[in-house]
Amino acid sequence: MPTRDAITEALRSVALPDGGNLVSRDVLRALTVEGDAVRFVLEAPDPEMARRMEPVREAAEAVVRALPGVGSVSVVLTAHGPAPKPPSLKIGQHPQSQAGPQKIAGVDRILAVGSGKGGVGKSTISSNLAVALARAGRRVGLLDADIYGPSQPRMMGVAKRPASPDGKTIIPLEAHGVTFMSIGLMLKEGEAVVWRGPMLMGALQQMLGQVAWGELDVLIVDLPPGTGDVQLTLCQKSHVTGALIVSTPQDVALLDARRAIDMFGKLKTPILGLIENMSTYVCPNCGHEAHIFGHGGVSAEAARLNVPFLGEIPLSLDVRLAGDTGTPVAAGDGLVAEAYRRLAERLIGGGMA
Ligand SMILES: Nc1ncnc2c1ncn2[C@@H]1O[C@H](COP(=O)(O)OP(=O)(O)OP(=O)(O)O)[C@@H](O)[C@H]1O
Repeated sequence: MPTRDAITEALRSVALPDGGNLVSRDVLRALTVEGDAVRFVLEAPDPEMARRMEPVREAAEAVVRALPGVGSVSVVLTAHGPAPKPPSLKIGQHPQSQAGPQKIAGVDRILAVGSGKGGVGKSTISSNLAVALARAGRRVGLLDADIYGPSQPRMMGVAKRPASPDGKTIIPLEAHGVTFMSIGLMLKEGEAVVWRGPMLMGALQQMLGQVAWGELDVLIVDLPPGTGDVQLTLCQKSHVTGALIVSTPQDVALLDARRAIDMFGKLKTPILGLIENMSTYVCPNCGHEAHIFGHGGVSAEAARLNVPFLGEIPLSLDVRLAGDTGTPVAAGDGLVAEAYRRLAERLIGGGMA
């Protein structure tokens, strides 16, 4: 009967195409000797190398067969597959079918922050309100669903891509006491989103269903401006507690706000109230108060539409500067932070947050 040592020694004489021999390169595996039958495996480092090693396999078989006492020889060539890829998360997919609106496990309330037109401060209000609610002791989540112009990563000061260890669950980020997620963080910076409606809806569904939000008293959703697919999906696919509409006192902004209110009405989402942004301007030097976009327009509109008026946020340079540096003004002190504190108190008092 051939010995293992004799077989191994014989295999030293078989060279590999890229240098060394079968033993020195450590490709010999599972050598078994049963009677006069010898079996072993040659393991190539990769499939490409395995293809080039067929002559080597034949040579190995031949040298072993030539040994005294060897009857049959069986040599199998295998290769390490490429390393398994870590699961990768794909954002933006066709929406999955879903029966009716769903609750998000662990999330008590969903507040949608909407506006009729862009630039009225909807994202600013969303992030500051989230921070103010967190400061008041609520467990708050913030979802930036403004897929076309996500601005929350900048405003909240976090811009790293959230982890997804299993390629399914997305681990949200944390900033200023708020659990936070933005679709912008799943896209490369500057990457224009050219998704059509169904892809948008799928992406939003993923944000709602796959993010590990944990236990939240309230999830604030910063919607894109206007009345489109994202609004529709949010209200149809999840139990939205209600909508907060942001407007400036300008007539045009108010007209658009009315459209947003109409849309939420059609979707049977309750309007929890109107918020006036950029209401008064208090000069930081002399304390003079100016009403740049008019004043009281939003409150009057709320009365006309019979929806609550929730409060006003002054126009202040600090708001924009804070938004640009990633620490919302509501995280600090001062006139504007105080306005947000009152707004948060109002929502908590009314059971809305
Ligand atoms: N009260 C305020 N005082 C001063 N600047 C403000 C105030 N509110 C918002 N801004 C500034 O106005 C700009 C627009 O605000 P924001 O991005 O929040 O608007 P938006 O309604 O979310 O717009 P879009 O939906 O188009 O992104 C930002 O530069 C922001 O810093």
